Formats: sequence, C-alpha cells, structure tokens
Amino acid sequence: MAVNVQEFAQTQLKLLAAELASEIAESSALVSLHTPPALQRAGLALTNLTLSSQRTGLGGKTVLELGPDPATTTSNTATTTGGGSGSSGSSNGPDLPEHGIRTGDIVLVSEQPAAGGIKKREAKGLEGRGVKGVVTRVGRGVVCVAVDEGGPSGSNSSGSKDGKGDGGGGEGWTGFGEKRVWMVKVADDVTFRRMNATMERLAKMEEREYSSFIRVLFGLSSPSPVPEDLTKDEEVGNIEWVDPTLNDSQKDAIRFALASREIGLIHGPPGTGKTHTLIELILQLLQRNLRILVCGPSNISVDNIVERLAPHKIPLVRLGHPARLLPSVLNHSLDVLTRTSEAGAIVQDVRAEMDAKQATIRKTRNARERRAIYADLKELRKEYRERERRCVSGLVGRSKVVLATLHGAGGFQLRGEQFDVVIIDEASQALEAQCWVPLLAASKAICAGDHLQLPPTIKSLNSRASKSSTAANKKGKDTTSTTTPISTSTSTSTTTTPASTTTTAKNTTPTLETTLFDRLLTLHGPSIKRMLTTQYRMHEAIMRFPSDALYDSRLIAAESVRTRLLKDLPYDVEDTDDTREPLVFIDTQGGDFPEKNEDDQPGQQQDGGKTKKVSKSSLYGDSKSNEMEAALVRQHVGSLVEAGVRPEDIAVVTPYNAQLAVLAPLKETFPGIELGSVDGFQGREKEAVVVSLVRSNPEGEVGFLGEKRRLNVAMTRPKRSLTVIGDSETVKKGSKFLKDWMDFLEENADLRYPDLASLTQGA
Ligand SMILES: Nc1ncnc2c1ncn2[C@@H]1O[C@H](COP(=O)(O)OP(=O)(O)OP(=O)(O)O)[C@@H](O)[C@H]1O
Repeated sequence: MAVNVQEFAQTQLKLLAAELASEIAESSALVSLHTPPALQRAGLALTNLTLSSQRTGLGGKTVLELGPDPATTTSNTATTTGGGSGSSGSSNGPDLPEHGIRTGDIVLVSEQPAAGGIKKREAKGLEGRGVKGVVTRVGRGVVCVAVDEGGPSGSNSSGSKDGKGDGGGGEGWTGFGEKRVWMVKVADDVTFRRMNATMERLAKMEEREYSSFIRVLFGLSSPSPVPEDLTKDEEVGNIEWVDPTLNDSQKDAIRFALASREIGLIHGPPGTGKTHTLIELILQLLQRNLRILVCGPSNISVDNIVERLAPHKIPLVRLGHPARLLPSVLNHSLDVLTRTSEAGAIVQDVRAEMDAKQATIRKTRNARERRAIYADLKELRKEYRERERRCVSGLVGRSKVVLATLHGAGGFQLRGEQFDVVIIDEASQALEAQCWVPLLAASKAICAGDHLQLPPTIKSLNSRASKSSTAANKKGKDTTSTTTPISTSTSTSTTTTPASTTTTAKNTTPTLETTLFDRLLTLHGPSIKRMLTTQYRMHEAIMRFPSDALYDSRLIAAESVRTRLLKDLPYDVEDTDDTREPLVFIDTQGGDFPEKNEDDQPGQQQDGGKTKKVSKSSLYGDSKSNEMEAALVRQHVGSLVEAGVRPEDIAVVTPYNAQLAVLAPLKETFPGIELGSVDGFQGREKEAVVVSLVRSNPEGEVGFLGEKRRLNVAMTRPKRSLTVIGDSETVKKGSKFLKDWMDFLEENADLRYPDLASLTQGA
C-alpha cells in the first residue's frame, strides 16, 4: 500500500515532462497549421499590432503597450497620425478588431510573419523568439502586456531554476521598433517549472527527513485516529461558531478538520457549501492562533475565498500577479501592498528611477548608449528586487493567512516560510504535483473537493491513450481540448476551457490524472474524509439521480431550494409546461437527429487553404455536433424566454465544442444567455440549464460522454430547471451509468418527443 516517495517523484517528473511536451506540441501545431487571422478568429491570437510605449508596471516588470498597426486600420474614422511610435495608442487611436485575448492570459509577443501561415520549422522556434508575458489590460484600442523578465514579483519566472526568464525580455521586445507584431496565447510553463522543482525536492529527500505528515501522505504511517463522533470531543466538541447557521454536515467536517493531525478531506458534492465551510474553518484555525496557507488550482478559486474572507477583517495577503486577480481582491494583493504600504515607499523610489530610464531607451538610436542604459537598468532592477524582497518578506512574515494559487505558492515570496495548516480548495481539480508545491511547507493539510466531478485536464492522455487499445480509448477519443493552447490555471472564461478526455482508467500504474484526493482516499479509506450532504442549489428532482447514482443517496436538498421552480422566480414568469417542470427530457431517438463529425462539415476550411488536413491540431479536433438538436435547444430556450425567464438565467451546456459553435447564434437571438462546454461550466450554476448531448448514431458510440464525472457536472449545474436533449437509444448503449440515467429520465422527467414538423418550420 505504501508508496516509495522517490519513485513517486521520479514518475511524476516523467509524466510532467510528457505533459508539457504535449502542451507545447499542441500549441506549436496550432500555430503552424493556422494563419494568424484564423487563430485570431478562434480567440487565440491578436494580429497587426505595433508597440506604442513601454513603462514599468507592478513588480518592476516592463509593460508593453500595443495598439493596432495604423497601416492596417484603413476604414477607421478616428484620426490617427501615422507611424505608431509616440502616440499613446490608448485613446483616440483605432479600435482593435474582435479578439479573444483577455486580462491574465499568457501570451507570446513576436514579429508577425509575412502573409500565410507560420511554417512548422518556425513554429518550433516560436518560443525562442519574441517575448512572453501576462496581459495586464485590454482596452478598445490597446493591449498591455507585462513581459517576463524574471522580475521578483508576480507569477512568472521567480523561483525558476533555469534562469530562463531572467533578463531575456529586454532583448526580446526592443527589436520590435515599429515593426508589425502579433501575440498568441501560449502554454504556461511556469506551472511546470514549479511542479518540477517541487518533485525534484521530494525525490532528493532522505527518508529520515520525512515529517510525520509526509509519511502519512505516502502511506508509510497511518493518520492519527480521529473519533467518529466529535461532538463530545474535549477540544472540538464545543465550538463557538462564527456562522451558527452552518448545517450539521458542515460543522462535522470542520470539527474533523480541526481534530485531524495530518490530513483531512472535505468531500463537497455540488452546491453543498464547500467554500462556505472552508471560510469557517479558516476563522476557527485563526482563533487557535495557527498560521494558514490557502491555495486553489485557479486564480478564481483563490479569489473566491479572499472575497468571502475579507468582510471578516482578518489580516491576509494574496500572492499573485495583479493582472490575474479579481479587482475586488486587489487591496489584499501582495504587489499592491508592497506599493501602498509604508514599507513599500522605499521600493517606489527605485521604480521611479527605472521608469525614467525606460523612457530614454526609445529616444536613443545609438547602440552603445542603449547598451549602457540596459546595464543601468539591470542594476536598478537588482536593487529593486532586493528592496522589494525585504518589504515582501516583512509583509508575508507578519501574515497569519496567506492565499495563493497552488503554483503561486512556489514563488520566492514563500521561500523558507512554514505553515501550520495548508488548505487546498478544489483539490480534486488539481494535479497532485501541483498540490505538493504548497504541501512541502505544511505539517497538516485539509483538502476540499469532489472526486466525482471532473479532474484536471490532461493533454498527454490523448497521445498515451491512443497507443493502447482498450475499448474505453476507442470511445474516448473525442475531444474539445484541442481548441486551445492556453493553460488551465488562468482562465475565467467558460467557453474556452478545454475539456479533457478522461478515460476512466483506474489502474495501478501512476498517471497524472490520479489526483491527490483520489490517491489518499484509496490509500487510507473513507475514514480520512467527511462529506457535506445538504445541497443549496438544485430542486430535489434534479438532485435525485446524481445523489442516488454517485453519492450513496446521501444528498439532501435544503428546504430553501427543494421545491423551487422557474415559475417562482422573483420576477414575472408565466406558469407554463416548461416553467413548472424541474426536469424535462426531450428524447430524439429514432434517427432523425443524427450527429455530425466535425471532419464532415463543409466550411471548416480556414484561411490559407492548408488547414483542411484535420488532425489533433484542428481548431475543433474531431469534435461532434448535431444541428437538429441545436434547433431543439433554440425552440426550448425560445419558449422559456417567452414565458418570461431572462436569458441571463439560462445556460446551454454541451460536451462538444463543435456543438457550441453550432449553438453560437443563440447569443444573438437571446442576448445574455450563456453557452459553455460542460468542462468549462464546472463550478458554475444557473436557474435553468439545457444540456445538449449531441451523440446520435446507430453504433451507440458515445465518446467521452461515457465519463460519468462529466455527466455529473452537466446535470448538477441547474437550480430550478434541467432540460436534457439527447437520443436515448444511442446514449443507453454507452454504459450502465448512462442506461440508468436514461431509464431514470424516462420514468421521472417530463418526457417529450420532438415534433419534426414544427422544428423545420421554426428553423
Ligand atoms: N449552512 C448554509 N446555510 C445556508 N446556505 C448555505 C449554507 N452553506 C452554503 N450555503 C449556500 O450554498 C451555496 C453554495 O455554497 P458555496 O459557494 O460555498 O458552495 P461550494 O460547494 O463551494 O460550491 P460548488 O458546488 O460550486 O463547489 C451558497 O449560495 C451558500 O450561501
């Protein structure tokens, strides 16, 4: 049962290397197969830019300000003086075209290739050219990018051992001059560097260095026993709750988390108040004068906690690049505190000096003078880092609660810091290696998550899976993950988040998709977890199937949500067949609603003529769509809206990105409606959710619909109304779980068969 720590770390290192290689290969393939305009349309790039200015941003980073190249913005009414340089690019200039670059994205800015695509050979070297950075601001006519110079703060480069980031940025962007440049989203290899460094540390540890915490996490010792009933426990039996309205399962989970010595898991099924529970736990730990590090896999998961902790007025510090934080939590950001606190003033002096120097670069044409300025800047940056380091360690050292993303916890700011407890939210959505970044600073950990929802996205799974020949693989090859090379840790958007292709392989060979949460449950059994059982989201009828099929029938619908329907919404909604039903199943069986393979679709060809070769790098992969089903979605949404349900209270989710593309026009008809991939919608909720299952074929192939964790996510998003649209005949053949679900819907939902005639009329 016990795990050899060194072997574990070595295996993780190998798996991580394969994963990074997959991500990079995918990015490069996308870039080499598609022209910059096609990538721009797919939301992955922004083309035809020029550099308008640069300045020193937060954390001493150089911020590049990029605007549309005036030479390419012909039909603009705004008056622009030619030449790009000198103009600020932020006001009065031409607007940027439609694009999908968002604040917080990691991008590579480089010289734009001439017309046509980027050749494979060039794509390979893409990382070596240009400069990488984080998008800090997106305006109508300007995009700002804080470039990666290995600055002391923020999430980039600091702590990297390879020194790759250090100083590299300077040369990267100075060559831009007035040339036309573009930016493309890229994989975030910082996350990998942090995970690697952590695994290397673990691999090098000698057994005698293992703490009892580490021993338990690898099964070398058992966790210290915790009594089943803690209500009579001397220490935690009589807690003064900050929020006395917590339900019993939440209180029990908190008692358990407080009483556990090494590790405690809080299992939070959908809508059961996992975060709510963690907030109380943090406050209770603080009352016991313990020092806490709180982490989550994404910025949004961490910000969510900061926002809810802030009203309690406890001193806390949020680490992370300010560009990636919610505006509401910026006041707690370490970068901002460094700037605004008294201790930060001295840091600012150097910063002002750096700005002044930066400004002189553009005026200098003489190469020797430029080199001299760079040398000065290098010195100043060093000094800046030194002062900032002192200021930061003061701020962090005094904080009882520190919050960061998992990989953010590997930054220089926490070097040498120890915590009594590390709390990891959404632990079942993080790679285990990522969890170890903060865990090495802990002597106890509390992990919250739900291993019955989707695990993190693994890209290398595709290539590894395709080499084996299991039936699960054959069926599991559909993927939406090829639509984007962006990292999983930053995005707050829902539609671009890639869906993983998890086959349910639960074998003994270590794989990246085994999360820490899963592994610990297998290792120590259910006694190390407590489950939250009251859910505050779904109508009872919506909750029933997931509860019975996945959560041992233990879920209870809170009184406040148990019977609420769309017709009871706090605004005017008519009482109709659609608004008084919590569960609707529109069964398309019979073969009139066939699915389409993305390859079969005409009009898929992108610019440049070369992209017809559909491969893993196609913008939609071999995703599936179903136009007739989309027409049904439109009809159903139409009648909901007609009854008075607001489009912003409706979401349509589907496992297939190709189907999302087919559904896209709904956004024009019903402004405010949300469309999302199931994977991207994890963690979200809506009053009404329509699920489009897409698959309909005589063979009964269901692809990655066969993953029950994905279906669990899909069916547990709605509050008052779930409508499932799909072909029961096809879907039933997919798995026992799918058959049970279809049988359940046939029995318990308002079952409808579409009227083909009205559908073709309405279309
Ligand atoms: N004890 C409680 N009493 C009343 N409402 C509660 C209670 N606990 C949680 N809630 C409510 O339930 C909802 C879900 O809570 P929260 O956001 O903490 O859930 P979560 O489990 O983290 O969410 P997810 O299911 O997305 O992981 C919130 O609206 C919260 O206010």
